Order: sequence, then C-alpha cells, then structure tokens
Amino acid sequence: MATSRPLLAGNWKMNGTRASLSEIAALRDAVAAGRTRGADVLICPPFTLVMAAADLCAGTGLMIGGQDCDAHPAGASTGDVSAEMLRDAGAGAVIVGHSERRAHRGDTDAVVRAKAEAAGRAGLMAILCVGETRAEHDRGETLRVIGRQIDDSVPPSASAAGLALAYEPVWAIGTGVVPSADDIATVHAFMRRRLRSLLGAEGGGVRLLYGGSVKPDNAAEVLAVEHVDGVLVGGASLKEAEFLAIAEARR
Ligand SMILES: O=C[C@H](O)COP(=O)(O)O
Repeated sequence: MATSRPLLAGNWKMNGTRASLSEIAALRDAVAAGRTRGADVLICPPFTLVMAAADLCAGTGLMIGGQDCDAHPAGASTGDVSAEMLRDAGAGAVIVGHSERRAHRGDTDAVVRAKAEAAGRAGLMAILCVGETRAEHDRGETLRVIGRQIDDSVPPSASAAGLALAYEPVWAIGTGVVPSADDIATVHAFMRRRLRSLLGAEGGGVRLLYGGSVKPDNAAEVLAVEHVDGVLVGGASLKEAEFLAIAEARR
C-alpha cells in the first residue's frame, strides 16, 4: 500500500530558468523546517532544470520529478527523454498523460500507459493524469471519460507506491474555475472504486490528486474532500511562497 501521507506536487510546465532554482532551494529549506507538515512534496521543473534541482535537493525531503518521459529506454528518438534518464538525473517521479500532452502531443491512452510502465521499470513514481474536457463535462460524460482513461492508461501491474492518479478537469486548468467539493468527491470516489477493481488491494492505496486552479485560498477546501490525497498544482507552484501557502493551508 502507498503511504497515507498527502502528496503536494508542483508542475512548472514550460516555465523556469536557472534563476528559478532559488525557488526550489527555498522550498527545500521550508520542507526541512517542517513547514509542509509531513506531506510528501514534489516539484516537476522542465527537463533543463531536473538535474540541477535534484542535486540541490539530494538527501532532503523535496523530491524532483519530470513532466513527461518517453516510453522507450534509449534510442533514435530526437528530442525525447527516457524514464531511465530522468532517474539518472535524480528524479523520483514523472508526470504522464497530462491533458496538455494528450491534446497537443497526441498522447493516447495506450501511449500514456506505455509511459507509466516505463516509469515503473525505471523506479519512478508515475503521476498519471486523467480528466474530461469542458464539452464532455457539459454532456454529462465525466465519469465515462475518466473510467475509459483509467482502464486504458493505468498499467495493471501498477503498485500503490509507484502510482498517483491525478484528476484534472481540462476546463479547470489555468482558468481559476474549480469544480465544487461535491463534484470532486464524486469523481474521486469513482476513481477509487475503479482502481480497486483494476488493481485490487493496491488500488486502495494509490494516492488520488486533484489538479486545476489550486491556489492558497481554495487549497484547504480541496484537500479536505474525501478521497483527495493531495494536489497537482501548476501556476501556483512557480513561487515558493505561494506553493508553501498551499501546503500550510492543509487542515
Ligand atoms: O499540472 C497542473 C495542472 O495542469 C494545473 O494547472 P493550474 O494549477 O495552473 O491550473
């Protein structure tokens, strides 16, 4: 079973330069000082910063991860980075299936599954993202879409410790709009049931994250929802003070 510690993950997306390493160093020190109150804390900077960030955080409580990986271990794949390379660079986790990659880079459920399997082989925790579009939401298809994404992209061999499943409604990402606590609870309860039927007991221990416009002023409410075991934060993870405020908002 996975740890019951909440997971607070930051996805920097295509943001960050060398100068941004100071934000990571500050967050590392805040984690060391106990300000994140026992949560597991992860920052996923762009590939260019993974090794430097991991070196800064080696042996500390702040984990560094990648934002994507290729499904293959090595080879003629210009521009790609394998899970093994991320591991070698000091990463402990990788995001797969983010809606931006599904929408803009053609990542199908089968591709996402292959990437999650590659992460597992490399010893990385996969943060696997699912979520419906605005149109699917408005047509009442949320659970059908998420059920399909889980069935087709979660590796049947996944372990609770090696996987976190993030519910990110596409219409909530970067918009300032967040589903109601009841709606998040409904989706997360559904995800838990689906994972249990797919993975058995391991499915009961996979951490379920919510992502989409999480900010310091709504984090406490989101993190208090049943079956929400953490958050995946985009814009508000870029500055140490804002991300820390999310961690400190946890009731
Ligand atoms: O991976 C993170 C999500 O896409 C959420 O991004 P956001 O917090 O900027 O809405």
